[in-house]
Amino acid sequence: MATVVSHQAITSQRPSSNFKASHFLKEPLNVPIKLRQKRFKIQATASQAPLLDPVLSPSKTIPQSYKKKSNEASLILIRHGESLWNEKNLFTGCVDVPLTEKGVAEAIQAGKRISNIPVDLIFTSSLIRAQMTAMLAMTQHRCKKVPIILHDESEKAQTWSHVFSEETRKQSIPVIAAWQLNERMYGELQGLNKEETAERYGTQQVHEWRRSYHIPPPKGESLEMCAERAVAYFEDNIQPELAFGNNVLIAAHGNSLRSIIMYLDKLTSQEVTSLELSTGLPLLYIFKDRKFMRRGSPVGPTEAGVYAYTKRLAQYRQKLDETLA
Ligand SMILES: O=C(O)[C@@H](CO)OP(=O)(O)O
Repeated sequence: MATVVSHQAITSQRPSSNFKASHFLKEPLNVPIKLRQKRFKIQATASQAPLLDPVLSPSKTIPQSYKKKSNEASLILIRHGESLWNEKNLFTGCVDVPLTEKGVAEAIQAGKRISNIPVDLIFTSSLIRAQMTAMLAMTQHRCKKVPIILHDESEKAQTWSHVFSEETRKQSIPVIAAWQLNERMYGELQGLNKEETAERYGTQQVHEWRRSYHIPPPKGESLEMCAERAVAYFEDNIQPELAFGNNVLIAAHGNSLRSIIMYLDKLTSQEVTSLELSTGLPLLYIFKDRKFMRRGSPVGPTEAGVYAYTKRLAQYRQKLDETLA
């Protein structure tokens, strides 16, 4: 198994990004992102806030009606636990394979490690291994909130999954599944054994397919192509949540997360080639003043260092301690 984040060039800060002020105050759990954005647009106009289209405009201006929860937020990234095809050493890509028993244990362990870190919103890929990981990890969270997958595939799906209790809604964490966070599509390598493929095509060729930024595997996506959808999704849908002060957990995949980490840490296409992520290992970032600060991987739920990072994290943990005492 590869070790986590072996790249050298980790930058703790990055310049302000082009985030969009698409934000939503206290929306019902079942309102999907697109609708929430649309609704926000209407609210902003109705309240005579600056005529800003928060969906389309890349403006950094925030309308007056838009009140941030906090100027700081946590971002946790988790690569899914070991899958049945990781175990068999097969190229998986977009094939929807579940976790092994070891993968289940890794997800639970990841959950323990982040059990004191706030999570308001969860994003996963549309693949079961990422969704299992997020759900299993959340069984360990000390907040004891219930993660609920939002269904916006049709109007009926939205209506039929509506939650009618405000109290219950408060005890829930919305889970948004997005195909854009899926593993890179591995083309004609999907289902092939990695070792046999290296014997057939040569170690160097297979390494380029697997780790280079620009070179796609046969009929598949290069990391660059994967980044185009994954990072765009992050910028459009996840970064605004962080800017609003929502704490986010993303459960996704080796390569979709490599592309997002490349964006967060401002890695070059050369540097990202040596970035490896272990299965089931959580990575923490703090988003503040439009900058991402990398805070490594919490080794345990009570790791003193994690809570010394920011006052807000320490306060959250203290509140949990008091509530659960
Ligand atoms: O098979 C895959 O989909 C990925 C992740 O398991 O493989 P790689 O290690 O080549 O990124």
